[in-house]
This record gives sequence, structure tokens and C-alpha cells, in this order.
Amino acid sequence: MEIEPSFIEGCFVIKPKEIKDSRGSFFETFTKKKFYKITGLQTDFVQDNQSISKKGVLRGLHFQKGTHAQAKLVRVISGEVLDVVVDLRSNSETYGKHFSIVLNDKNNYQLFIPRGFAHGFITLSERSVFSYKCDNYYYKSAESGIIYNDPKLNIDWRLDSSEIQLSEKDRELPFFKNIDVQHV
Ligand SMILES: Cc1cn([C@H]2C[C@H](O)[C@@H](COP(=O)(O)OP(=O)(O)O[C@H]3O[C@H](C)C(=O)[C@H](O)[C@H]3O)O2)c(=O)[nH]c1=O
Repeated sequence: MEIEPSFIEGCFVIKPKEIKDSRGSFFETFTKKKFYKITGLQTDFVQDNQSISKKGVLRGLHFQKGTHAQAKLVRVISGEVLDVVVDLRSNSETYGKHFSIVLNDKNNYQLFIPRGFAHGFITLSERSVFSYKCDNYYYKSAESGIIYNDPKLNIDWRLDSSEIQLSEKDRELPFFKNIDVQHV
């Protein structure tokens, strides 16, 4: 397992070591001891999620506010997505900046996202199975987000806007300038 920092402090890519043999391959998706050793983080993940999406489905950009904020360790089990995080930590040098990365079932990359970020992904393959660990529980009333096509963020989601499918909730998310970062 190796780690690759991104330009955003605290947000990094984990590249698991895949062991191949005549049957196929094996890799450890998470071990607390190794995660701590390579990251120095004592993150205590309490909830695992999985979502399945068709091509063009964009989930996000979401975050939970205040004490319900979640750090996440995200990966793709099947297919390919563009994963995007936005730094909402008001004291961060990269506040308002975003980092994006292609995660798929070939590179098996994982992205660690600290608390204080908005997160979203778009499915680029015909179907994706997306799995992630959270260090805080789901708390519906603490949910918030930013509209995916916010002009200030100017995120390139790789697909034509006519191909992008959003939930009703995500279509109504506020612009970046209107979110209350003090309660992120
Ligand atoms: C997040 C969540 C949702 N739900 C229920 C609520 C709805 O009945 C249903 C779908 O929820 P939602 O449309 O919010 O799911 P996503 O659009 O995939 O939301 C996620 O999208 C981005 C990518 C994230 O990083 C967040 O983890 C999360 O916000 O699952 C639960 O029961 N538990 C949960 O932890």
C-alpha cells in the first residue's frame, strides 16, 4: 500500500498492493494498523456505505455540517467514476479549491477525504459500484451541499451536461457563495 498526497493538505490517494496469481488477484482494501502507519491518522470509521449508479449519475456535492461532518475513505468496486472534493475548511490555504481523480476497478485507488469537505462523484462507466467508509454516522438533518455546476468551482465533470443525471435534492443545492462554512 502506498500513499500519494494531493495538493490539498490532508486529502490523499491510497494505492493498494494488488497480489496477482493464476486465479486472479487479491488486495487488502483496509487495515487499521497499516492505515495508521502510512497516514498517522487514528481515524475510527463507524459506517460503510455503498451506492450503485448508472452512467451519468452525479451524486453530490454533499457534506454533513458541524459535529456531524464525516471523513471518508472512498473507492470503486466496479466501473469508473470521477471523484471530486471541495475544501470547505475556512482556515485552509486551499479553501474553495477542488481536487478530482478517476477511481476505477483497474487502478483500485482509494481517496481519503478529511472532515470539512464537500464530496461528489459522477459515473463514467455504464455502471459503478461505489463503496466508502465514514468516521461519523449519517445525520439527515445535518446534510448540506453545493450545486454541482457552481460557476465559482467550475468543475469539469467530463460528461456533457445532457448526460448528467441528478436527484431532485441535488438539483436544488445552493451555490458555493451561499453555504455557511462556519457550520461545515
Ligand atoms: C448518505 C446516506 C443516505 N441514506 C439514505 C437516504 C436516502 O433515502 C437514500 C439515498 O440518499 P442520498 O440520495 O443522499 O444518497 P447519495 O446521493 O448517494 O448521497 C451521498 O453522496 C455523496 C457522494 C456522499 O459523499 C455522501 O455520503 C452522501 O451524501 O439513502 C442513508 O440511509 N444513510 C446514508 O448514510
